[in-house]
Amino acid sequence: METRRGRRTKVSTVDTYDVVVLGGGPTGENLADRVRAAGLSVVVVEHELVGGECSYWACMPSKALLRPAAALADARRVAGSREAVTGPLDADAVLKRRDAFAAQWTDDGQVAWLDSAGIALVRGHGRLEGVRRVVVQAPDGSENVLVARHAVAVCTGTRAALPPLPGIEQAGVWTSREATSAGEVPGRLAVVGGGVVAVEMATAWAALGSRVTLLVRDDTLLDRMEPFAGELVTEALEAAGVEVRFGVSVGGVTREPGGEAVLDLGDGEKVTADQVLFATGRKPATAELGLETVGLTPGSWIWVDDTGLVVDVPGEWLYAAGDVNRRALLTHQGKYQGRIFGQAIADRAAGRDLDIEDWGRSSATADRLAVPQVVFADPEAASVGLTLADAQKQGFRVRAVDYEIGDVAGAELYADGYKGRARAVVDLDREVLLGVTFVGPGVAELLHSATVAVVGEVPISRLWHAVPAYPTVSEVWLRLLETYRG
Ligand SMILES: Cc1cc2nc3c(=O)[nH]c(=O)nc-3n(C[C@H](O)[C@H](O)[C@H](O)COP(=O)(O)OP(=O)(O)OC[C@H]3O[C@@H](n4cnc5c(N)ncnc54)[C@H](O)[C@@H]3O)c2cc1C
Ligand SMILES: NC(=O)c1ccc[n+]([C@@H]2O[C@H](COP(=O)([O-])OP(=O)(O)OC[C@H]3O[C@@H](n4cnc5c(N)ncnc54)[C@H](O)[C@@H]3O)[C@@H](O)[C@H]2O)c1
Repeated sequence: METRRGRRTKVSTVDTYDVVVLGGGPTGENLADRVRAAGLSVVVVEHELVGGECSYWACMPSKALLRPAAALADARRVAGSREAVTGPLDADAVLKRRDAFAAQWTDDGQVAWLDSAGIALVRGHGRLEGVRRVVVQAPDGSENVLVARHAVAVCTGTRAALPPLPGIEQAGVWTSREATSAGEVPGRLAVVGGGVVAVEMATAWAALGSRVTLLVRDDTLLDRMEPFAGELVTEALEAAGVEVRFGVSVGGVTREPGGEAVLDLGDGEKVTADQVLFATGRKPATAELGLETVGLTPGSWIWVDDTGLVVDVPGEWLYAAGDVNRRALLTHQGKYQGRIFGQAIADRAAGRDLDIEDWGRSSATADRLAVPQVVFADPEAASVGLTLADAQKQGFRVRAVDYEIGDVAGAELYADGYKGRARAVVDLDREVLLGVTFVGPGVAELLHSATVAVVGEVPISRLWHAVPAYPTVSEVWLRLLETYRG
């Protein structure tokens, strides 16, 4: 057999499973779990750590860095506990706790879970070799073939996308991987980008003691959320000592060996820092996946229908789930697709009719209509469904209802001078909610109430009977409804 490097390698084994899953991140794990639960045999191919980006270099370590900052900020927001806080975060202790949440970058626990669920694991780099056939190159260079009776599911995720700037390859810049796993707090950190990674990592490292400069190409942060999310987060970052600069374009980066990094902003202007994080988005991990053997383009996103089937490949055998299909780059959405597409695979394998109506058993609908997301900045920004601008663009007749969360009794108790805002986007024709956004301390845990309202298309007339407990921050629901009804 011809390998990627052109050498001839002996194929030692050919194994057949009902389903072959490429990539053992949260998406691959959940999809494998669903098809196994449906009685199919399944193997996961993983070339790094089972658990994927989320467990080791994304969600878990980043939230472990952020949580102590939020706990400290919450204590400081309340007279009485504020006086008890006598110093800054203990950075070493925070990093140690983060290391534990990243399981010290070992995957024994997740491998044990695969085992307990009856899911086979093959370690190595997998790539497609035509229809229902996957070649796995093991770490020792040997190659094995996996044949799928029913389906191959590509769940290979994404990698950080760096802009093609002069000097960037040589300057030893951080991507999200280094930003979430670094063992030391940089004195000065420059962060390029205005999305979620940039905001969260600026928040975390500033709280840990770095002097952070945030270099944003556009004129706002978090531009996929309601505008007030970016505004309130910008205000708070600046209050925390972060220098936020909008409308700046980084033209290049240099670093002398062992020295500081210098970012070129044009017109002779430079920013110097000890580390530079490029938080400039993601690219699909599909470059070395054998996509060309099934008629797709290596390195491209893989487009799928609502059942997860790759649209450009005939035969109903190739699926793609999670980040790699670009529907919603979030762990919970990847897991959701794993559940839904796993059901679709099982239904097709059993010759059952698929339930592909919106919100049907084998139709990923929330990806399009109700994606929840929390940005764990301080304040937290949490949203689900459509923003006002998106709803208008999609032609809905809508009204946005806003309320200052700080005016709710529960919020006054939660923090002295609580600052935050909520918005509900109401579909005026059906009187249901299309989207909800909360920005403020502690709002992350409010979000699922909004997700249930949006997914359930609960009429305003019925929400009126959903009584929030007094005195909780959730009373903002009542205030939004009262504001809407007038
Ligand atoms: C800094 C950061 C913070 C984040 N925080 C959050 C958060 O708080 N909440 C949230 O919901 N989302 C968060 N995300 C997004 C989240 O990490 C992704 O949406 C999620 O990891 C996608 O899961 P996945 O399984 O699709 O892909 P991945 O997690 O990328 O997993 C893909 C797996 O496939 C393996 N693989 C790839 N190619 C091959 C191959 N050819 N052969 C074998 N194995 C292969 C990889 O090694 C990896 O294990 C964050 C992202 C970043 C960068
Ligand atoms: N808490 C969470 O849910 C969470 C946390 C982190 C990441 N994520 C997910 O991970 C994904 C990746 O996040 P991200 O922040 O890397 O991507 P993003 O797409 O959200 O943001 C990228 C940012 O980089 C900017 N940018 C792109 N190219 C640039 C360039 N050449 N120069 C300057 N700026 C440039 C963009 O304008 C944007 O502000 C997101 O889809 C996000 O949903 C989620």
